Amino acid sequence: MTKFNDLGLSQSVIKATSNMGFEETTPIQEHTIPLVMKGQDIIGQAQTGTGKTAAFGIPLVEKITEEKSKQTKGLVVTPTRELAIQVAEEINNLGQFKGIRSLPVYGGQSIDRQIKALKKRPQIIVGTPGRLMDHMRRKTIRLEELEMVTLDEADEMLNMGFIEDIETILASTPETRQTLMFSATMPDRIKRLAEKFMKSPEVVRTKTKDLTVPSIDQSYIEVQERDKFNVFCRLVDIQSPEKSIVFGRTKRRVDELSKALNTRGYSADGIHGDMSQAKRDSVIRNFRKGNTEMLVATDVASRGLDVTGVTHIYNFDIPQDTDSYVHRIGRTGRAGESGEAVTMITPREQGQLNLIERVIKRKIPKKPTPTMGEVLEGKQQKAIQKLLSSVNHKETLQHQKLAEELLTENDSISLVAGALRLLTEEAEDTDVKLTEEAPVVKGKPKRKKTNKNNRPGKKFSNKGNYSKQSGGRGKKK
Ligand SMILES: Nc1ncnc2c1ncn2[C@@H]1O[C@H](COP(=O)(O)OP(=O)(O)OP(=O)(O)O)[C@@H](O)[C@H]1O
Ligand SMILES: [Mg+2]
Repeated sequence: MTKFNDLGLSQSVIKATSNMGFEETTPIQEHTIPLVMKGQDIIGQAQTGTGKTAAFGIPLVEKITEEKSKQTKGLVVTPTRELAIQVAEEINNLGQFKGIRSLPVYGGQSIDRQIKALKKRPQIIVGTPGRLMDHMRRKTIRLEELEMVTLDEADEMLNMGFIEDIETILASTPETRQTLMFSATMPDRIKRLAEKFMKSPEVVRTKTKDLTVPSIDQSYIEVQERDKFNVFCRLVDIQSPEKSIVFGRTKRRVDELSKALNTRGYSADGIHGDMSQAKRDSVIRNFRKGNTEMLVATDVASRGLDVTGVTHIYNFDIPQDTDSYVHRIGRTGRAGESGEAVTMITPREQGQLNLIERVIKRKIPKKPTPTMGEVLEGKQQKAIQKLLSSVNHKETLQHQKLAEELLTENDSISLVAGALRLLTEEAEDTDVKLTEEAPVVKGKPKRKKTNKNNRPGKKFSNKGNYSKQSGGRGKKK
């Protein structure tokens, strides 16, 4: 068990970590922080929700000293806007007792506002590639004095076709800079980028064969495309998740699905890249606060997003990209918590499921299609909870006299059964229509769209064994 105290960090950073509720380091933090402090370039791979942000955030804020802090010293690049906001916030928390400020810059937000904020010279900038490029062209971001660059979700930025932007950004920073890359998935393709831009990077990754977090209970349901929505509603009625994320394949799917869920009385909000940033921000805010129970999302929400208390992940549509499965389900089971992930597949998508199983080296068990009988049971359990919590309510005393009178004329079983019936919500059957999505058939090459403008908070039980290995050929460009 390693404490932050054992890593030779300053008191202000240690105070920040304890303020954030961190008691001990996670494995990726324990292994990478000392290396980064020494100046080593790192490719860090660790499961979702295991604290990779602080693994690069802590040494980043630690290395910025007061006299150096007049210029931008640290840059973090993220694939999505929501992630830029979240990472900037975590870095601000980590740097709170050192007076370190990090600024998120991302598309969809007023550039003038960002320019103003940039004039105040934040020591750390967290941005999405497109907007960073924009500021570089306007010379509103200067990277000459940069000391550390981190590519969070590095592989996703390659998937999204941001490679040229990333290369341009890295090429405009001093060669003396330290370069870090982090993700839960590191395909071999990342090596080319590493060879070009990193100095003998050390690869730090979990030895455990699990790509996915063991505390996430995974399963799948086979269903015909036209029955998906009704089967999904039954599943939700049975599981009654507190906070869940429902992933859909396309923006249209997300729009139709969130509308359909609201029609059936669920509290759902959609997020995808064609929505205004103001709307995206408010949807995420409401979901974080718990005002909305379900976030219906495209893969724009699959990477890095850390929302406390997400109990269930539903893949309404199976992901096209196998790594996307790892990241999507990783939105639950974070920081040592448990979670559940259910994927719906149509019969023709069995091959894609098998492919995912091969990638994650784990069998995903099949769940029987939920029945109406189970739905009733689920709703009854909810009704019983409601009734029992009401029994202990002080205002219930006011009703006791009436209850005694009722019991002289009726038998207690009939009365309680009647109360339960009233509390058991009826299954809604309002007809809804969803446009069918084509199945994901294994072997069909799929490319993600590269429309850059579209894309955009304990204790750990999750101890993996870590291995280090030297990688890259140390070529500089
Ligand atoms: N040492 C720690 N102790 C307890 N909680 C921690 C610790 N480090 C990080 N956390 C918390 O764990 C959660 C997950 O961390 P983080 O978002 O950095 O995970 P990640 O590894 O980047 O996951 P992903 O692959 O999904 O991006 C966050 O809420 C973070 O504040
Ligand atoms: Mg992360």
